[in-house]
Amino acid sequence: MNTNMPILAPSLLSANFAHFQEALTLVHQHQAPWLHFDVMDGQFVPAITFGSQVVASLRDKSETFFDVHLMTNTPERHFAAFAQAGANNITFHIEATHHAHALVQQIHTLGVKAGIALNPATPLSAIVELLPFVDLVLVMSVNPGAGGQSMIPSMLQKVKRLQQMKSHYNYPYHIQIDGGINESTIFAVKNAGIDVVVAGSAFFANPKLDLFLQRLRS
Ligand SMILES: O=C(CO)[C@H](O)[C@H](O)COP(=O)(O)O
Ligand SMILES: [Co+2]
Repeated sequence: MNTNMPILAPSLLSANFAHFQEALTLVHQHQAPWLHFDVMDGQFVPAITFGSQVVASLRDKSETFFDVHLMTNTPERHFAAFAQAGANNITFHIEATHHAHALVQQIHTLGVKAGIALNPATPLSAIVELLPFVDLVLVMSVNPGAGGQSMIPSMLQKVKRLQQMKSHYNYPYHIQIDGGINESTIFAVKNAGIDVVVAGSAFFANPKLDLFLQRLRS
């Protein structure tokens, strides 16, 4: 089990899109070390959110680690723009490419950390050969495309297996969970051995935010 306190990565997806700067202030106030950007292209998932300009606009206002989650087809088309905008990590989906190892190399060549994401229906075997090369594995605990959904509890088995492989082989990746993490689910998530917790609605639209943060950090 990972006994360290997980890194909190609030997702801008649940912030007020007319007031991103206020969202960033809240992230700083609550000392969240990462900010998660959900980029949707209207193809890989139905919704469209924002592009690299939003990352660039916030970059000079924050030293926070900027974590970009690309939910796009042909993710490699976007790497250079997000790297230039100041992303610290770029994660793409294994379901969006046949060339994941090459794409990880492309991201690293840009001087940015590289993550691989997998949808709930995608088995860990789809990424097992990539594990020595990535900086982050994003386990989707909801189907991608929207905030405010309920966590699929069986996804915690993937987290546990990733944690076992990480310990056994001494792999360097962070294990990140994304979707439906709140004050009710956080204990089970921590017990599974998580490194990074994405929280959208539980951070930006939650009357029990203090309880969530207390449980996350206890
Ligand atoms: O990638 C995502 C959706 O595709 C979001 O990061 C995620 O859903 C966060 O929202 P919430 O914490 O409200 O579930
Ligand atoms: Co996300």
